[in-house]
Amino acid sequence: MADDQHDRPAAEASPSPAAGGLTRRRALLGGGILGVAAATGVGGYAAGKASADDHTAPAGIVPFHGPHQAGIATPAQDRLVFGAFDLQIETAAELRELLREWTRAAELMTAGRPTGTVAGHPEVPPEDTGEAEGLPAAQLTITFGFGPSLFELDGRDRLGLRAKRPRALRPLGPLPGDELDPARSGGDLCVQACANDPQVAFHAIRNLARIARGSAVLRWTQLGFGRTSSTSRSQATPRNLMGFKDGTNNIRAEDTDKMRRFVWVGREEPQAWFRGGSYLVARRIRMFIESWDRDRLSDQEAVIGRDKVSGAPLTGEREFDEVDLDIKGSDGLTVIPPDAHIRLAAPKINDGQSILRRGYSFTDGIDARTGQLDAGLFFLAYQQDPHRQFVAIQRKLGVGDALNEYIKHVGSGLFAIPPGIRRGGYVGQGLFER
Ligand SMILES: C=CC1=C(C)c2cc3[nH]c(cc4nc(cc5[nH]c(cc1n2)c(C)c5CCC(=O)O)C(CCC(=O)O)=C4C)c(C)c3C=C
Ligand SMILES: [Fe+2]
Repeated sequence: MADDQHDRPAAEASPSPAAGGLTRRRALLGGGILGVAAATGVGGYAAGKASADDHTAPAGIVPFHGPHQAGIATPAQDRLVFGAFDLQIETAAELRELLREWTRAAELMTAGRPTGTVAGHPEVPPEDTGEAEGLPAAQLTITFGFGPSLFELDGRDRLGLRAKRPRALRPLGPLPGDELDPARSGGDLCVQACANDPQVAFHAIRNLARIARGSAVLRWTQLGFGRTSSTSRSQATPRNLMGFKDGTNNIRAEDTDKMRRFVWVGREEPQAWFRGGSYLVARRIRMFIESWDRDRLSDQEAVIGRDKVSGAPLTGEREFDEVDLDIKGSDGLTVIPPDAHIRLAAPKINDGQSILRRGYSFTDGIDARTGQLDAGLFFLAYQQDPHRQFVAIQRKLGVGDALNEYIKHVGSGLFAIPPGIRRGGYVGQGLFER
């Protein structure tokens, strides 16, 4: 599977039309989605070149088609709207119809276009809800996923698709420290909409939910602001709500060897239709910000294992200095404490395993019980096998991480992210082919 198509440094955040994005109206004038694609070279990999390196792509548009879905290796945008859906249908044919409709709508929206007429017939509701009219594509990516319950629900082969279930799409199971709210967990389908304009990301989920009416209903949603990871070398490391640089030691899309070993599903997957896909683990992690803010600086740094301002490991001077887990101080103890977050999450003590982190900060008002901020990290991680990777790391963190005093995992989802979509095809198409 070629890795080059979506490993692409789309220009970093250009959130406003003034910054050079193509507006929906201008895209429309440009002759529609096919016209835009033909004129610019944006389009499916089957049709030719469309990649990060394709500088003919209009500013603000991330190509939708490719060997992998966009929104994984794409440089992380600044805003997220995530939706998990429950199905209301009973046959695979109905699911296929929904996925076809969603794909068509996603092709349009990621090209900066509405899903249909905004001002159509006065006697019927508009086809597109309209709030993204005049806004640029804003690097919108729409990434679709399938939950374990799509393939099997309460032991039932609900849609006749059980035999097509990806190998590692088994529930994560209880993990140490979990306090999961079922209302913020699970889902038969998921859609991750990322963009550099929150209204564009919201418009995407809203219109997909509208299109799904009668077939699927939103189970839970999550808004995210301020990416908490870099996924490309073109990006500076952002800070999370604890004030620490987050994403320093993340996998970068440009590291195609690590993407192949840790992110993309390959030949180890018996379900040929799923090769080129990935697995997404989503966790809503509440931060007890008020307690954190009362902790002294040296303790905060010991909890993470890094310097708060520079992001350097406690064993180094600069952000990207190597983390040395063995160096001891004059007291004979390791400089990076035994319970520091970066020690317990390090590949070195996790069988060499890595994950691609792509999370966002969130804040959802006040916790009515305590009067404290309901804020934290909406952790998103892509990987080749969630049990070998996320679960193994989280087992260590859940038991021993010093950070546990300040966080709580309150929501969880696991989704198989199908491979990319060909022009003229639809997401998950291989699921329905023999
Ligand atoms: C199971 C995986 C992980 C969870 C859950 C997780 C939660 C979490 N992390 C931070 C803040 C930081 N994490 C950092 C590094 C880091 N975290 C994980 C995994 C999980 N984090 C990994 C694999 C790594 C990299 C370890 C390494 O190889 O060095 C850092 C340091 C900067 C960086 O490298 O990104 C910070 C800061 C929070 C606040 C949090 C839950 C709320
Ligand atoms: Fe972390």
